Amino acid sequence: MAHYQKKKAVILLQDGTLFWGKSTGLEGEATGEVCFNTGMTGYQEIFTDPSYLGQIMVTTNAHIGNYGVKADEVESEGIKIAGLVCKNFSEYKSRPSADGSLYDYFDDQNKLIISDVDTRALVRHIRDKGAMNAIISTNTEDIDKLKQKLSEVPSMEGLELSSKVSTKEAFDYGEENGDVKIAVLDLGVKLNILRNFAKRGASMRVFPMTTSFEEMMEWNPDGLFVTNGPGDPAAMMNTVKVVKQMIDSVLPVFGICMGHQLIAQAMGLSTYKMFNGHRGINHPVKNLLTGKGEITTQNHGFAVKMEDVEASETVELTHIHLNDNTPAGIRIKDKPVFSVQYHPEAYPGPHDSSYLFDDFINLINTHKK
Ligand SMILES: NC(=O)CC[C@H](N)C(=O)O
Repeated sequence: MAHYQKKKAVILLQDGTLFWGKSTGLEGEATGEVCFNTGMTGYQEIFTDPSYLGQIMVTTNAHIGNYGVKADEVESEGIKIAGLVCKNFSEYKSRPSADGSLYDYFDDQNKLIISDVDTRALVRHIRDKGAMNAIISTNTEDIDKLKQKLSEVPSMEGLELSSKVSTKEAFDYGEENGDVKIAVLDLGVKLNILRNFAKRGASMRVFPMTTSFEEMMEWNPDGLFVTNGPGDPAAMMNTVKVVKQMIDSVLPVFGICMGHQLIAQAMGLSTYKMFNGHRGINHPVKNLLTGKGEITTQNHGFAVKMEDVEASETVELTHIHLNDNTPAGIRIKDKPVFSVQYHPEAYPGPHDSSYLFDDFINLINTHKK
């Protein structure tokens, strides 16, 4: 028990509520919007998902850390969450194939974990009161100072964060001379999306978010993809303009999560901040085109306005979230363009929705003929 000091730690919420916990041995402070993920597995993939940039993650699974970390179970090159709040933290790993412990992983990247928090009560509180900012700290003496620091944290609403995680240089991924060429507009891509296209024989070029439409087209792609990403989609007007050009090209376009929200915006629909986002691996969605249900992975705090989808003459609702009837997927009526609010790459999560990658590749192939 070298690190496990069991000193006090705290999470202070924007509405003034305090939840006490224990230090895991890692010391410090972290601020951001507090959110919870109900997935029972896949913590490393969640912590490295760029869409979580700047968020304090509360895990509802009772045990975190017990299976350690593995170099290839990542969605980006490092931890993207601002900090972690959990119930039982294990600094020891019990998986023969693990490369290291979660403790060392966080320690090396200078990130904070606090444990022994009543995460059920905390999640119920956030669920009742809605999304809000929080500060976690192992310096628990001066709560007023924490309140002061918390008051300076910007609201997630209106925040553009993709520029912090988008690639700085374009890079190639997948097959060298694949059957189809997909240009990826990177707003903070999860690697498993690229792995899914690669598995289907695609060549990709991943472009920084500041790339112009013309620059992407110079590569001569067969299809265009808009990625997931952190922050408020309403704060990305420049990117929406590029996405509009992508839609207006004759090429097939696919968008996931942030990509979906930006495609909707480019079609004149608006997005809004949800009272509570969807974050987990068991969210029920109905595919309205086939009538089939899908259990999906989700991670979003914003959504496209349902009234706008219903009122649109050009956009058609293709998928609906069955818990709260929010739009889960759309397509453009007279164009080869579609998008989903959830995560078919499902890392972690069930693979019910992986057909969407096949659909996109098929759409590209049909279009090429
Ligand atoms: N995973 C994502 O792409 C998230 C999109 C956006 N940041 C949201 O929270 O809704």
